[in-house]
Amino acid sequence: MGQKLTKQDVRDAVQHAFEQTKAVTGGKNADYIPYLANVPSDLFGIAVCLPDGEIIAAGDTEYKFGIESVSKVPTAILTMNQYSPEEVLTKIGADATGLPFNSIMAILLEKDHPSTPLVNAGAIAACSMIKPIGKPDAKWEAIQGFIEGLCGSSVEVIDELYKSETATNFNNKSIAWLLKNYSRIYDDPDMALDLYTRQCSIGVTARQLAVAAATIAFDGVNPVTKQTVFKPDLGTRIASMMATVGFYEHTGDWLFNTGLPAKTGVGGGIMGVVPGVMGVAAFAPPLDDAGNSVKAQAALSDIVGRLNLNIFHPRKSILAEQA
Ligand SMILES: NC(=O)CC[C@H](N)C(=O)O
Repeated sequence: MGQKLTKQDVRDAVQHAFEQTKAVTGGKNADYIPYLANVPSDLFGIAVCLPDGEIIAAGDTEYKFGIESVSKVPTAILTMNQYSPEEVLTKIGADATGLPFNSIMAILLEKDHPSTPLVNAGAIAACSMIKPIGKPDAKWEAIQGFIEGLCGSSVEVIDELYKSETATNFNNKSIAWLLKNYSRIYDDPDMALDLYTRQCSIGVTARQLAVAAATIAFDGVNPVTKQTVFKPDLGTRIASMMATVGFYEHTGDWLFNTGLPAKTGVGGGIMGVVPGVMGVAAFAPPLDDAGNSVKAQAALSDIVGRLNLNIFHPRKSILAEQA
């Protein structure tokens, strides 16, 4: 058994990561979505959610930023919850693409399935699967409500971001219709794309992402609201998907260095799951060339290293309260 962490250990690690990495430079805001180019680049926050629902935070953890591709995680869980992991595996898949998140080449190479719900193609396919089929308003309610269940608080679309993204999502339009060509869209393609664009435009805080991550870490039981939001064992399925493709073409490097299943978004957020122990999140807008926040990666990597939370470690830490 590993080290037993106290809450003070976690507080110290969060503070240390904040101080160590706040001066990290490098990367730049996403600018292919005009709204994101204008978000202040120096925003930076870290949040951790513990099993009793306590949130330990440093920096800008109340700022609402675009959830972007981190939203692929809730929708993937929701599809598995509405159908089954096996059906999602058959209809979408769970493989890494090794290619950028918006790759059309990945679809052409693997036309038998869109690879994984955690890249654009699979996420648009997942939005098409959400029930009730053919009913966009009810599908949206299901998606938004599920994200709120994971976060334990309400979320809303950032209207300006949604408009900005809708006006520029030509590549994603091609993806939706290419999937239709391969019979891998399970509802109207334009509707599925609009739901996907809307979910990416939801505003979240680092605190909310930490709670969502913790809800996954505790296999569907939200540590803040104590509510069960998804069926047992889906936590293991989604954590393995996050580990496989969470940083797109940099996923192997990330997992090799940290051993933390996590998912990034071009809004600058990252949410990471330490199964059975805690949820972690960080936010800072400047991104590397694969669309992953540079500073948020540095911060989470520092915390995981300092607290010994690599999931592959035979003596991974646990919390003292859990012992
Ligand atoms: N990696 C991301 O966060 C990409 C999300 C963005 N909405 C897109 O489709 O391009």
